[in-house]
Amino acid sequence: MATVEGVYGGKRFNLKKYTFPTQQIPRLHYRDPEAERLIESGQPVVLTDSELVGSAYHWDLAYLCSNLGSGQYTVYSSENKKFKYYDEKKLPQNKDFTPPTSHSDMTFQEFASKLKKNNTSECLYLQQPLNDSVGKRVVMDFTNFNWSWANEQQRKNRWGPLTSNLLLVGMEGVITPAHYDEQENLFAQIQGYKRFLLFDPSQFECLYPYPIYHPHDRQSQVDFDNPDLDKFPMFSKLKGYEAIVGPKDVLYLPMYWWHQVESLPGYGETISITFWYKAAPTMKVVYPLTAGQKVAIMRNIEKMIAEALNDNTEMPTFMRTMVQGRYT
Ligand SMILES: CC[C@@H](CC(=O)C(=O)O)C(=O)O
Ligand SMILES: [Zn+2]
Repeated sequence: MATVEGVYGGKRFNLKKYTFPTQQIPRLHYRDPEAERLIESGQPVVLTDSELVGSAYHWDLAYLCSNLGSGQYTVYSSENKKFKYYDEKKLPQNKDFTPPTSHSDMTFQEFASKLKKNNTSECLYLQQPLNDSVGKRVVMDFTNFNWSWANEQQRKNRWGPLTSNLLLVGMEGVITPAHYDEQENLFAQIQGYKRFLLFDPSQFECLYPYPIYHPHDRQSQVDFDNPDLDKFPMFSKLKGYEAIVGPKDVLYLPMYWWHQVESLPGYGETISITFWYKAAPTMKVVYPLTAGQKVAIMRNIEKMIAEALNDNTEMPTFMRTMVQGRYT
């Protein structure tokens, strides 16, 4: 594996080298006016000193074992470190789809003891929305997040409601492959280091997402470690950004921005919390449309055509007929 050295936040990292160029995104104090401007304009930025999850900086496996109670947590398992999300609701219409990961529910204590047994060949990734079923000390920590700043960002940027805080506890080396989300995200890192590869929504044509009715909707079809340039030729034109977030960092990850996330090996398990917000309503359409707005339009058209045809096997021919020789 070819590696490249990177310096982020004053720390040196040995990183996997990919075939596409990347440049670092800004790393700014959360009160820096430039940071506010980047968030307002839907540009990613790593924010320092926000204390967004300052009341959780002491979270580690031991503390969470003692304070997350005996509730059940969703733990994903993968044989190859990759955890490509799939939508279970789309499985019935994709009978020949084989999920790349499995998941089971277990207590946090069971999960932590599996992590400690480092002989396990399977890679594990706990991904669980935080709710009030957790222990009272964790609820207290949650209550003491820097909600005044988060709420201020939500208000100033006219984001919709906070939809979920996902607790992520991953083995070192786990990778969430490239995808985009349809929500605004304040991504808070508590323990360990995560490398984000980020791509502007305008790179849609280089990343070839699965069809909208596929369980891997919103995920890239391209294997970053072994890209098939015959099938995905525009991948060779991909240009990206990157950032490494460490403890206490917060990454503002704008809606529709593609991202691949890796828990860097050598720094132990990672603990993160996401703050996902629904999109800001479009008050007035301003031209030219943004790349994100064009993705939203493409998705709506794909959905409408799939519903009208009422038979996904007809989609490829229909879509090709619509553009082949006419818009190509
Ligand atoms: C959901 C898992 C992923 C984060 C991410 O994709 C997001 O917050 O949108 C990661 O950290 O591995
Ligand atoms: Zn994501």
